[in-house]
This record gives sequence, structure tokens and C-alpha cells, in this order.
Amino acid sequence: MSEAVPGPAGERTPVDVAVGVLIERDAAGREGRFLLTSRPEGKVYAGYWEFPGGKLEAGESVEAALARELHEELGVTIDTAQVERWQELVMDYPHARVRLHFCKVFGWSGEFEMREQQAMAWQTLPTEVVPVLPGTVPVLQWLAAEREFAGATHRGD
Ligand SMILES: Nc1nc2c([nH]c(=O)n2[C@H]2C[C@H](O)[C@@H](COP(=O)(O)OP(=O)(O)OP(=O)(O)O)O2)c(=O)[nH]1
Repeated sequence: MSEAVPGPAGERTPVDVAVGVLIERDAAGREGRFLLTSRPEGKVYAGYWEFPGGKLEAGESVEAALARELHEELGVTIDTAQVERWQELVMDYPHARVRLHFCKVFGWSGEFEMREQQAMAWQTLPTEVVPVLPGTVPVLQWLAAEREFAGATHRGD
């Protein structure tokens, strides 16, 4: 997709972004730890923690973009049969307006390899890593609601 450009009314067309919430499940299917990664040096919000993903290319589906991005960034191959579209959110940043397509991912193969020198951390609520990207906070809140977790979802603000 192209960069955000001002629309007729001055608003910017959102850039579509596929985001993967990789979640471990136990034998009973209960959801446990989820994966956060830090944004690499050289990108906006470098060092902020987020769920891994990236922008859709022209003509690409959310699932295809997710598979491509996670392979490029983390070295793993996701099982698209175990991807569930979950939530959508439009965020307005100074640098761009983005439509985030959050998907739960329950199956992947291969070894994690941080190909962009980012860091990874398996987390539960409340998350330990700081700071988290603004567009990541709502996801933590959705997870908290699902898990009936009360209290702060993450540290700092
Ligand atoms: N990956 C990811 N991006 C998020 C999240 N929340 C959020 O607001 N964003 C925003 C940050 C960025 O503006 C945009 C993702 O773009 P990006 O720059 O990481 O994507 P990309 O890897 O395709 O980047 P590039 O090739 O253009 O450098 O979405 C999130 O949880 N995960």
C-alpha cells in the first residue's frame, strides 16, 4: 500500500497494516503467553514494543502480508489455517494514519531469529517490557477483557 496521503476532506487514507498476536495455548486450548517484539533502529518509534507485523503490499491479503512480514522479521513460518482475524483499529500518528488488522496466530514453525536486530519477549499481563507502542495498548486491553484480568495492563505511560 502507498503512504498515507491527504484525502478530499483533508483526512488521510489509512495504510493497512497486518499485525500478528502470536499466542501459546495449553493442551486444553487456554491462551497463555503472547509475543511482543521491539521496533528496530531506524524505524519510527524505534525501541517501542509492539506486536510484530507490517504494511500490506498492493493486492496482498492480511494473512499473506502477515506471513511475509513474520517470516522476514522473525524467521518463522506461520500456519495460515491457525490465523484468526480478531480486531481492527485505525490509529492516527503524526507520521501516518494506519488501519491495523490484528490477527491471533496459534500455529507457526521454525526457530525465532531476530532478522532486524529487534528483541522479542513472551509476555503475560501485566506486560513487563517498556515502553509499548500506543497502537499496542488497546490490544493489551482486549486481551485483559478476554482473560478477565483487572488492573494495569502494562508499565509506565
Ligand atoms: N507492527 C505493528 N505496527 C503497529 C502496531 N501498532 C501500531 O500502531 N503500529 C503502527 C506502527 C507503524 O506506523 C505501522 C507499521 O508499520 P511498519 O513501519 O512497522 O511496517 P513495515 O515493516 O512494513 O515498515 P517499512 O517496511 O515501511 O519500514 O503500524 C503493532 O502492534 N504492531
